Amino acid sequence: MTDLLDVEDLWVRFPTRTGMFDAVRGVSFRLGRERLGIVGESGSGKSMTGRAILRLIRPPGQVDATHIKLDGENLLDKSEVEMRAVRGNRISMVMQDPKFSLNPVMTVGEQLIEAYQLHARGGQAEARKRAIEMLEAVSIRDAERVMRAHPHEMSGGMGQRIMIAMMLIPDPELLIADEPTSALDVSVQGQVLQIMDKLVQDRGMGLIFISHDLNLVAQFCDRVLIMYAGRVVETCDAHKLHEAQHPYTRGLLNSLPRFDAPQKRLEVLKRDPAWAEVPSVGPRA
Ligand SMILES: Nc1ncnc2c1ncn2[C@@H]1O[C@H](COP(=O)(O)OP(=O)(O)OP(=O)(O)O)[C@@H](O)[C@H]1O
Repeated sequence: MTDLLDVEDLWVRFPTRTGMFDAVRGVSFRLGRERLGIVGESGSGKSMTGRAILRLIRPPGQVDATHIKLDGENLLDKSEVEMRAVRGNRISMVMQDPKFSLNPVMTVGEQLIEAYQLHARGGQAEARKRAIEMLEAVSIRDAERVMRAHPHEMSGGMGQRIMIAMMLIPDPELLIADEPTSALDVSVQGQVLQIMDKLVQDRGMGLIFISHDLNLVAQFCDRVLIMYAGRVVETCDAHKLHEAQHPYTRGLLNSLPRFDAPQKRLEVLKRDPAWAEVPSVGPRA
């Protein structure tokens, strides 16, 4: 069976005053209709990996890979026009803060309807129906009222649900969620995760969940890919994360608070550039 996504030897580079900076260094992984977490500290290359898949790295940034295949089709062979049809249609991306993605001067309804009409031929009534369905799918009860509201009238959690609704309108095969809940408080975070989880189950969608929160990824994903300094240093099943072998992953785990075995002091994560050179642990994701 063809993988939903197959990324082979992905590099993302930026020219800097001191030479080329490799933000992503030879990342390879495959994804089925499952939830794959990408975890790592700030600057480890998680977001650049997500953006590179959608070919959203702007020049002078450069993307190289043997291939980035979606359902067997190499996205690197596509023209910019063809890529526009992939973005938002077959692959959607939810970003950290909905404030930057929603248009402040349009109502939520207008934006959802516009999103639908960009991807489907249906008329106004059909678009409106679909917009309300999507708001309901992300557990917004008073969808009619929300349709008439502007983004600034929404709380962070509502804004993020609306973003997810908008991303789901075209029924994508793959959703890339980049820190989708990190701007939300913990209880709202849980609700948004549950909604995404249900959507993955109900629609058979693939999900790439990017986060710096190891606990969250371990609970929410099927498999985890751990990045350090632009490389995948370890891949494992989420429920086996506590058995992780790589020194960086072990360091991350040991610097987390534990309720079962409280420690007097949390370990401070010491970083070692050589970790990125330690061969990756675990099966190829
Ligand atoms: N335009 C650019 N020029 C040079 N370096 C860049 C550029 N954009 C990103 N980088 C660098 O690429 C590296 C990877 O960035 P990326 O955003 O993927 O990290 P991340 O793991 O997602 O971190 P965060 O959790 O903070 O978003 C970082 O060190 C960043 O400084």
